Amino acid sequence: MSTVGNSTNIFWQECPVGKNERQKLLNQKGCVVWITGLSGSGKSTLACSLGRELHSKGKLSYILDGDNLRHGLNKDLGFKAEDRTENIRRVGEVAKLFSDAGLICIASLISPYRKDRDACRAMLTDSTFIEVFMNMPLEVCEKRDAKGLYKLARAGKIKGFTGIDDPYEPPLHY
Ligand SMILES: Nc1ncnc2c1ncn2[C@@H]1O[C@H](COP(=O)(O)OS(=O)(=O)O)[C@@H](OP(=O)(O)O)[C@H]1O
Ligand SMILES: Nc1ncnc2c1ncn2[C@@H]1O[C@H](COP(=O)(O)OP(=O)(O)O)[C@@H](O)[C@H]1O
Repeated sequence: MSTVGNSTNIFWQECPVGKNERQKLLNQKGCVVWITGLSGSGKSTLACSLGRELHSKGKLSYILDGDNLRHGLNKDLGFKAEDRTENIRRVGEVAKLFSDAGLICIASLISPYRKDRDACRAMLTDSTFIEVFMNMPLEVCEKRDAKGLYKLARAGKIKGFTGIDDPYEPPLHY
């Protein structure tokens, strides 16, 4: 019996079919590919290409895209630091479940804080966590401005936009 967060008197339920059996069934290893970078750096484009490539090779993958998840699971969250941290924590937990299911989980989120990405890596002890940094200069992302958000941020119409008036912490080693 244990206490986890606000959950008291809880038990871990073991299930008869485990990760190894699922991986054998799928003939692949579950893992998480975590793509981080500024808005417009190409995260979604890379996630989609990778997903398509894996699919064509008969590998089951699933994309967790920040923008998309904010339409459902994370629609209660905004962009202040605590909300971004909670966003990344939740997606890390979902990615962990997908990885445990045997899937190649591709997460593409700005995930601007190093400590939040590190917390996800630490969460995924028994699976592979591959961090991919889209090392694209702000000027390039801003020039692309596919969604027109940089223009709005520069005009002060969006506050706390990553790279403009909100931080992005690149990985320390890349
Ligand atoms: N203030 C602010 N800062 C950054 N991005 C913003 C903001 N407001 C809205 N958007 C849009 O939200 C998308 C990023 O969502 P994420 O969940 O990936 O962000 S985070 O990881 O919690 O920082 C991001 O999508 P991408 O352009 O695909 O990165 C934007 O479309
Ligand atoms: N390697 C690339 N070279 C040139 N343009 C790219 C590249 N990757 C993505 N783009 C373009 O940049 C814009 C932003 O890409 P996107 O994948 O939506 O970024 P993000 O998900 O990081 O916001 C899109 O218009 C996309 O077509």
